[in-house]
Amino acid sequence: MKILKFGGKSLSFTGAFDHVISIIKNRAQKESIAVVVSAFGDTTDVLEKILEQAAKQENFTLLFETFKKQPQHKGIDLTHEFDFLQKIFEGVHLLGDYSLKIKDSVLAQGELISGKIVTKKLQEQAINAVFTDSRSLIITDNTFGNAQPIASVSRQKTIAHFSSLDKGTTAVVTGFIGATLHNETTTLGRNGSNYSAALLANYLEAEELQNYTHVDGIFTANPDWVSDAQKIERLHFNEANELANFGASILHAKTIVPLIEKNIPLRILNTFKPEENGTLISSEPTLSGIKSLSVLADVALINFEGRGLLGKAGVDARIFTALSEKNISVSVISQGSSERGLGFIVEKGRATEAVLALEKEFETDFYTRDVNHISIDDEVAVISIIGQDLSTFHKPYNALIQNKIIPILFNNTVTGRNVSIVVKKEATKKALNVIHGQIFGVSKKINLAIFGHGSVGGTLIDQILQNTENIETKKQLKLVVFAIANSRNLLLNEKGIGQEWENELSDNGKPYELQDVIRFAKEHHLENLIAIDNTSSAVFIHNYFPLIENGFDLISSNKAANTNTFDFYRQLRKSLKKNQRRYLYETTVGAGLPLIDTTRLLHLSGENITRIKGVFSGTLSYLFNHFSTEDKSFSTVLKEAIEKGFTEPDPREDLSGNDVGRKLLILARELELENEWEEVQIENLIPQAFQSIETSDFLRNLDVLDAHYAAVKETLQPHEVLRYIGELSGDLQKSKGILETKLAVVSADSALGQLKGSDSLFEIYTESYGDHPITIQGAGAGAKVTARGVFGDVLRLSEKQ
Ligand SMILES: NC(=O)C1=CN([C@@H]2O[C@H](COP(=O)(O)OP(=O)(O)OC[C@H]3O[C@@H](n4cnc5c(N)ncnc54)[C@H](OP(=O)(O)O)[C@@H]3O)[C@@H](O)[C@H]2O)C=CC1
Ligand SMILES: N[C@@H](CC=O)C(=O)O
Repeated sequence: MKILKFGGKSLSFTGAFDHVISIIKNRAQKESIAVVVSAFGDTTDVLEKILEQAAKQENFTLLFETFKKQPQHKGIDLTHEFDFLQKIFEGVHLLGDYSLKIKDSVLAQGELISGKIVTKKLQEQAINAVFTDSRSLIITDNTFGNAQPIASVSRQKTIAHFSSLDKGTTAVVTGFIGATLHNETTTLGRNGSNYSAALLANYLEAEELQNYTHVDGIFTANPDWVSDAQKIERLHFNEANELANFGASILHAKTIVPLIEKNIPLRILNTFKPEENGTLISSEPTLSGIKSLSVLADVALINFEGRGLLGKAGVDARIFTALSEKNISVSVISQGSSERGLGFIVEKGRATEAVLALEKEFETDFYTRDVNHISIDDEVAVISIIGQDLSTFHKPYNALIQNKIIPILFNNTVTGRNVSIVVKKEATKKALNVIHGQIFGVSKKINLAIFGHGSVGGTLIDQILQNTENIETKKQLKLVVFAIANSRNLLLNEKGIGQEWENELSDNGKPYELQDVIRFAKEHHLENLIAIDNTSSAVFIHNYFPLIENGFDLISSNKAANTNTFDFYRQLRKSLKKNQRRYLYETTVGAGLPLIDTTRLLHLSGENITRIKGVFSGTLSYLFNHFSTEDKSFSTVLKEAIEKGFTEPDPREDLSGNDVGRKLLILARELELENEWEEVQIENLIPQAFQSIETSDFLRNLDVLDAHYAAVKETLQPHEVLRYIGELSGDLQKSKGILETKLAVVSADSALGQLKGSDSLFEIYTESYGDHPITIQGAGAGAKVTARGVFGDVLRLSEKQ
């Protein structure tokens, strides 16, 4: 025989009832089954509410009449139940009070009504169904509200009842309720219907207990909180037990015990997808490893501090005795070796009672100041990682720290496999997603906020969106662009902004402040945050600090942060270190070329870099490569460079030499030199008269540069070309180097003279490499290569997140 149990949610509306009937009918025609039913929908709550109203001597009639007229009740003779309830409510109204015994009698009507309806509907379908009031089967003690079954009597009565049924009869048994030896109605407490079903399975030695619920089975985490959660096919009883103890609402420890005792598998099924296999819980061994994450949300952390208790014996015993006298159960405990403090988790609703009990127990210790503090923090939740042992716990733990979620305490089971972490309630969803992503190897979500969507930023967004699937398949990284902003408007979407981002931003973008982005990330519990600065703004860089403080790693193509004052540079590093954030900016020197990484690694590995020299600017490379050898005016070539996207948003940054100066300063600071911007000696290529006019005027009148550069070109000898060069030299072991940019005449045969297109060329001279510098050469500017470089930084950070 199999026991089929249907929960209240499976019976919550008329259509659902019909669904349940069709499942039972189908099964009853094929095999021997018994059915256990809960009260449907919120019946139990409604009955309790009417009882409360009556006890407060308020008018309960309206609510009761509404209850009676529920559509499910139609066509069923419930006169007995309604009359009974009416009498009790009137009595309670008169007395203004009720006992637990009365409450049990009232609540029991929910299951009785449900059982009657299911039986009648089955009979209407020509199924030989008999209504079975479980008060005649499950005999309990008289702990009303949480009665304990008397196994020997209940087993004997249950077996006798089922033996008396004709073959082919389907018993529809009320869950949740029992009766004392004196025939008083009792209820079995939380999860009572599941318990009834498990008891029945045990007494009748059923083949399987099938629990029809409103979910597909047990998941690796609550799918409402973790969208990537996966259904678990099989669980061992022990794992299910841990899950039940730590918050899985469809399981309850006491319902598993009768099944373990008789080795009866439990299958969790979805009433609305009866063809699926659900989750099977049995004694069969399952693959080892982490199975699931569960959450206890309705809890409080009690913090007991007693400085004077150091080394005193029996303190823990006193704490737990005081709690057990109040029947308060403790789930997670953490104690320091000094015994000065003890933190533990209790049910939220019992926290105050727990503190009062402890204050009473330790009253004299308060006077002697041996105990100084007992406090409650009820803004916490417990996340349990079922199947986790300490050998790999560093992975989820590090992921939490990386996401600025600092566990308040954690503990593990010594023999079993379960680690529980107490976190701030507000961080629960984010913590669950972080741990889940880390443990279950499903794609790790990386949430990107992109500031600036011009040539580089816009190209980057397109590159990311075009490669999202590919990266997810190859790297198990799910890149989600949740924010795109320019200097005026912001577009947000926690699920990820798509290919239509430009239209969406112009249609739906809203004026914003940085805090809006930070708040949004918090409100949506977004993990693994990266902010990308693709602006050229010297103002935006001040946003780096709040971003860092709020858990964002940083990437920039913007050179402003690293070329601000050395004090700013140092403060930024300090903040990064303090908040354990990373900052990558590979494209700020040489666009997509690996300049920063190479220089940093050489320096870190102790290689003495003596000089860095080269053509640092893609724009100026293009300009002089073409101008030196082609019969074109300076302004014509300059316009080509602008059109090709090599120049800075303000091309005067290139022509002034500032852009090269910035790159030199960034590299110098990688070598731990403390130069300031003012110390960079820069040759400005813009004639004095045009240096301070409006950008637009300048761009309209580029040809004013032609005469000057034509004259410069005239002075060149055959085989000579112009190159704009940057050089970092001096004693680079000291705190400051010599940083210089200048327009130079070089031989067309030299390495610099042979440069083509917009190629940059960097020569890194070191002690070990002597006169043969490490040379890095390639496209030094352009939106595509730069965006690709920024993308590289995104992947570098994501893999380490
Ligand atoms: N082009 C290249 O080869 C390389 C460029 N870079 C760097 O890349 C960065 C971007 O260059 P590029 O794409 O050409 O520049 P663009 O001018 O094309 O785009 C800049 C973007 O930044 C936005 N922006 C400006 N100020 C702010 C602000 N305060 N807050 C938010 N957004 C802002 C602009 O928005 P709005 O329209 O509202 O002003 C615009 O979307 C620059 O720092 C540049 O130095 C680095 C290496 C190579
Ligand atoms: N304008 C810059 C772009 C890269 O930093 C250049 O031309 O090199």
